[in-house]
Amino acid sequence: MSELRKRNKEHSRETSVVNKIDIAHNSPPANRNISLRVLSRVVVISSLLIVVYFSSKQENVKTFARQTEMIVGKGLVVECSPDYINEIVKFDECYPKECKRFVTDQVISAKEANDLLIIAKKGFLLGGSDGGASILDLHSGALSKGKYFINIYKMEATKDIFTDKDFNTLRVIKEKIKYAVAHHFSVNPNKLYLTSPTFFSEMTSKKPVTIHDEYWHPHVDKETYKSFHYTTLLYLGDYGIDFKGGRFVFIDDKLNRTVEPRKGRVSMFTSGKENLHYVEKVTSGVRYAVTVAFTCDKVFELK
Ligand SMILES: O=C(O)CCC(=O)C(=O)O
Ligand SMILES: [Fe+2]
Repeated sequence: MSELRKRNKEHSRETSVVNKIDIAHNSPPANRNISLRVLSRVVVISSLLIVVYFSSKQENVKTFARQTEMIVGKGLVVECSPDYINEIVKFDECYPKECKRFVTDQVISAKEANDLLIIAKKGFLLGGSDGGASILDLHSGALSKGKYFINIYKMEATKDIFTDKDFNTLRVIKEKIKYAVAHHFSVNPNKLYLTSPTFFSEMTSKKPVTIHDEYWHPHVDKETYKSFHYTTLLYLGDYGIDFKGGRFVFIDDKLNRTVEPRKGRVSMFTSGKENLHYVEKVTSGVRYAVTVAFTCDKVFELK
């Protein structure tokens, strides 16, 4: 009897397991349809969110000057920041008609850019930062080397490395850029003075070692370099060909605008808060450029 009860009990345990399995397999089709519908909705909504996220990110960046385009002249007027206006108002005939950015591929020829590139490379061979950004200032002689700066004019071996022709090339190019700034901002070229620092830059994807290597931080030139009123950049290489990454980015309220470096391209802009910017990290190759700055204050003129 007890044997029979035990067998019955076992049988009932087995049956209950089988029943559970049956329930799972035979759940009503309506229930299964609901869970499938919920799952498919989750998949659709998440994909939509991903698409919206990425497209909104892309929409926030607009190419202002493409490397593949030959730009005769392209400008964008921006509202001058009060700081900038309050300062520049003291300087008669150097006050910009409008604050803006302007890009042109017609001021400096490819030959001139190549001549400058040879000068830059010759200079950087004497030094170079341990990190990803080096500068060479041929006015002061400052050159990045390791974690520091050296003065190339104080080194016996390197004193004569640059020829009169090199300095002449540099002078002609700076004059051309100065006249272009005067023309596009409607100011008197005789009231516009080259200022310091005016320098070659070399940027790579190397890991930064000192703060000077971190070229990708957003900044306002007027705050970084007090004497600047007009910043110009002359690019000596091509984005996407000589290097990847390294686009110049203007940060605006709703939209960032990029300038893709192109050999011989000159980008000029008023140096106040209206032109907050940064350079994207270079991801491969080497990016060469020249920063040529102008001031309205004769005290800061670079002779
Ligand atoms: O090289 C560039 O494109 C920009 C460099 C820069 O922002 C600067 O020199 O202040
Ligand atoms: Fe800058």
